Amino acid sequence: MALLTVKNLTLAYGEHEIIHDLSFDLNQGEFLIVIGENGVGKTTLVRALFNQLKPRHGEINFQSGTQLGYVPQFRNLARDYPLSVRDFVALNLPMRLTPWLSKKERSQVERILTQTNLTRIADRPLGLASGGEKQRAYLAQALLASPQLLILDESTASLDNEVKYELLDLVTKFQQQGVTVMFITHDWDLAKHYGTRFLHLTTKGYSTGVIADLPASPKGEE
Ligand SMILES: Nc1ncnc2c1ncn2[C@@H]1O[C@H](COP(=O)(O)OP(=O)(O)OP(=O)(O)O)[C@@H](O)[C@H]1O
Repeated sequence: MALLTVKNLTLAYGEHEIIHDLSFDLNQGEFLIVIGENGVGKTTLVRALFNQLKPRHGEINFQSGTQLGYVPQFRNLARDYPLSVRDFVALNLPMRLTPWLSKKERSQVERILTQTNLTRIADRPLGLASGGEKQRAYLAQALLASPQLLILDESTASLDNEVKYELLDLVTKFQQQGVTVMFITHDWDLAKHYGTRFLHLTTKGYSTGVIADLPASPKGEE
């Protein structure tokens, strides 16, 4: 069943058309890789999904009630960021009624910290955490609101190779529990390892299919 349907979508900034006549479905439980070189419009597509950019033509439709989770790159966070890992994650608790946490909210936060292997460093300022830990904190924060669709926007871009795989192994666990994943990347290796389907954006157009049919990297990378 399609969680997201994109139909004949054209996105543009003024006269500059970035995405032209794009159509694809994202089904529940899939791990969709959105891949393409710098500047092909990956971020522009994400902007449109979050309703920050109006389509020039076409439609974006989510199954009703779909909650989106967003995981940005950790490097957008400064070293002097003072909140603890726990407090940072808790910022995304849905529908807070009071400034303090209820018992239920506290246990929700602890559960997600455990699931993302952050319990040990939960009291540490997030600004001082390692890249991988910061990235897991972003993941935990997004997951706290129980999203149906998790969008990872170049979330592995500044991580060491081993840590990239750790992060995506963790994401796969949540996917196996029913969360649909959209992973924006230009890492062909990771794409082949984790994706179920792909959406390949190029300056000339796009292609989509099962991950085994992902075209080779234009740079010849494996
Ligand atoms: N607000 C804007 N106004 C005009 N042009 C823009 C704007 N934002 C992005 N662009 C242009 O749109 C094109 C697509 O940009 P976008 O950021 O979506 O690409 P991307 O695939 O996400 O690239 P990267 O992998 O480098 O993040 C680029 O040529 C960019 O310069």
